[in-house]
Amino acid sequence: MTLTKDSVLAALRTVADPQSGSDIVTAGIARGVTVEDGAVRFVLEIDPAKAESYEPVRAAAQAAVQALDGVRGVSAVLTAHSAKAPPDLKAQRKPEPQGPQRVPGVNHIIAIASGKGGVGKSTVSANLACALAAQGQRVGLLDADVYGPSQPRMLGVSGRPASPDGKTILPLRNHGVTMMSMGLMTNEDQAVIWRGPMLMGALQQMLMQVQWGELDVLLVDLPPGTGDVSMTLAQKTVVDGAIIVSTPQDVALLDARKGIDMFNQLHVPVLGMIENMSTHICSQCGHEEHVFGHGGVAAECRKLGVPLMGEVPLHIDIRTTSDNGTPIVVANPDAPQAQVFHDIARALISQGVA
Ligand SMILES: Nc1ncnc2c1ncn2[C@@H]1O[C@H](COP(=O)(O)OP(=O)(O)OP(=O)(O)O)[C@@H](O)[C@H]1O
Repeated sequence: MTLTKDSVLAALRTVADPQSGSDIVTAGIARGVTVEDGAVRFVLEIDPAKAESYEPVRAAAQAAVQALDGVRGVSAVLTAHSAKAPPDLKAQRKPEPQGPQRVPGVNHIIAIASGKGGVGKSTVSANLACALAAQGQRVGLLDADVYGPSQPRMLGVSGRPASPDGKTILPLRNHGVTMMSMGLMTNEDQAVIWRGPMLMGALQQMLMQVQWGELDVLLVDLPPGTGDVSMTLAQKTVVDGAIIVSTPQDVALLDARKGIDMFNQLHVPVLGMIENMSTHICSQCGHEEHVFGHGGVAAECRKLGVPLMGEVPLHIDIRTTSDNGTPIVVANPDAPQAQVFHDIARALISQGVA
């Protein structure tokens, strides 16, 4: 039979451990067996106080191995076992940060959400960002809507963000607002199918790797609904408050309610709701009309116990200015349609959340 570690272990199993009554391999005393060109080495790990009584065991173990075919020499040594557990030599993973983290340099994060698409969440975000900047705040705007990124167009910025060091991303800037859009990381007109984990990774990258600089507030324009992006934002990042944008129709309000529920569950304070497309003001005669109804959001706010932050009229100037890359708050700051955004910005600053 050729000499192997197994044949040595088999020989060692014929030697009894006087302490436990089992053999010295099973008792965990015989350790560190090596076999090299007929030279066998092993140790018997024992309590140093019992060294004397184990000497015959060591001699028996040595003889048992010596008797094997092919053995040229045996080194059997008694060593003191350690009371401490052996060190864990497995590479230690850095502990994952627990709970939501703050974005370095960013004092506040406000999520802007809507239950339903197309209610004007991006228009509200862009105007609010510009209004906060006009009132002296250092403002960032993260467009987290990968499927329909609209902030580059609304803030009139184009081009792809640069990454001079290959690690961090330089954001774009216009109207006093530092802006980054997840949509800018994909090719324009390219259909994107993002899986949940990709979205979460991209959002974290946008928050942590974009050089936002020192900001008083970062607004996050979320995709509509209560999907992965909203959940990830609230779970991974400290969000100081959420604003829900809704039109006054029942169907939009139904979805807005789901958004509020989600933020409540995620322990993000709901700062309030904004009614968009509240009243239509005719640009010709100034006549007011309630195209989508009026007061639905105010009633909902009362029901849910959240503040109504403002009612933004449906006005063609709000659309054309955003489409042209200069939101109404910048294009015509004194227009009545711009006032509501200034009022909301002022309220956010005085509440200490922006
Ligand atoms: N108060 C308003 N008055 C006039 N037009 C508006 C108003 N609010 C939004 N719009 C227009 O409605 C359209 C949809 O608005 P916006 O893109 O802001 O919605 P959204 O909720 O962000 O949509 P999405 O779900 O696609 O992200 C845009 O063309 C915008 O200019």
